[in-house]
Formats: sequence, C-alpha cells, structure tokens
Amino acid sequence: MIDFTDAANAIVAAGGRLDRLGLAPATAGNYSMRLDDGTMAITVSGAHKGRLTPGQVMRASLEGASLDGKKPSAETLLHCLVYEVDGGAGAVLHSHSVAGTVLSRALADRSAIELEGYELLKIFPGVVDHDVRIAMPLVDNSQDMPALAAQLRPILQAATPPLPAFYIRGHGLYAWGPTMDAAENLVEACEFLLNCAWEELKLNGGGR
Ligand SMILES: CSC[C@@H](O)[C@@H](O)C(=O)COP(=O)(O)O
Ligand SMILES: [Zn+2]
Repeated sequence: MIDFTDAANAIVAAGGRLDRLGLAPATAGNYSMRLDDGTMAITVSGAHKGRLTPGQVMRASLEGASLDGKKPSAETLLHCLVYEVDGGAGAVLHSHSVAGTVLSRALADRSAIELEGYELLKIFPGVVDHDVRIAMPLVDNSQDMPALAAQLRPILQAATPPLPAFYIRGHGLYAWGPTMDAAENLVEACEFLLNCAWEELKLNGGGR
C-alpha cells in the first residue's frame, strides 16, 4: 500500500518508462495506483504520459468520482473494474502499441488473443513453463465506459486462473499487478508477446 505522493511519483516514472518504450504515443494511455485510504491515484485526462508531472495525477474514488476537482482519465471506470475484481491489484497500466493494435484488428471476431509457447509467458502469475497457452481476453472498442466495464466484468471474474490483462480491439492493453514494478513488467512482457504474435501471424500470411 502506498500514499498519494509516492503513487504520483511512481505514476510519473511509469509514464516516462512506457513512453521511452513507444507504448504511450501522443496522449494515449492512463495509469493508476490503489491507495492505502481506499481511494486511487490516477492520471488526469488528456495529458502526455511521457511528460507527466505529479500535478497531472489526481485522486479519485474507487467508483471513479473525482475527489479533487480534476478531470480523471476517460477510461477511469476500467481501472475501477480492475480494483473491484482483483483485490490484489495495486497498480493498473494502459498502453497503446502498433503491434497490439493491428494484431487485435486482424483477429476480427475473436474473443481472445492466444499466446502459446513463449518463454515470456512465465511473467504471468502461476506460469512456470513456456509450454502453455494463455488466452488474453479481447473485446471490441467502445467509448461507452460503463458498457465496456459491464462487458468485461464477467469475463475477468470467470478467468481461471485469473489473468491480469485484457485487450481492447484496435485500442490498447490493460495490465495490472500488486505493485507498480509488477504492473510495468507485465505491460512490457505483454506488449513483447503481442509483437511476437503479430510477427508470426504475418509470417503465416494470416489476418482478416
Ligand atoms: C487520443 S489518445 C487515446 C485516448 O483516447 C484514450 O484511449 C487514452 O488512452 C487516454 O485517455 P485519457 O483520458 O487521457 O486517459
Ligand atoms: Zn486508450
């Protein structure tokens, strides 16, 4: 658990790291941390995540209400959803990448991105061998966040074992962990895996 000042600093640092990795173009992405007082720190809407300042991190309730008058991320309800369904989630990160975007669009009508046989799958909790198949939930994009959260809730609740990531088609990745370090590692690994899956699909002539 963490207080607001420490969370804001960790979120600013995460923005710099994800931007350097090409996972936060323009104003894309949003980040949050669960605070020890039962609220969350989350990025304001519309900020460039590679140039964040602590003043662009705000406090919101776990239901998504602004607690300091600032305007929270347009996707705040997805962060709320993660904290609701995963009591162990301490940090949530949302990234945008070319590979993930085009792969998810190529997998039209699929409800999951299948990732199989990669060493980096061992980043997921409980995975100890590369010889495994992970199905990352994939849902269509929407600007209706209450509807998107309602669609995702049963999907995340049904995942066995729980999987701390999902993908919104043509949009981006959500991944989370107990700490910001864990969430950053998950985002980095998931984006690497999506990149591999996209390159393999291209090699195999796949797509729409
Ligand atoms: C125009 S950048 C993409 C945004 O529309 C959105 O998908 C996003 O990730 C950032 O929204 P934000 O409201 O700044 O948290
Ligand atoms: Zn986004």
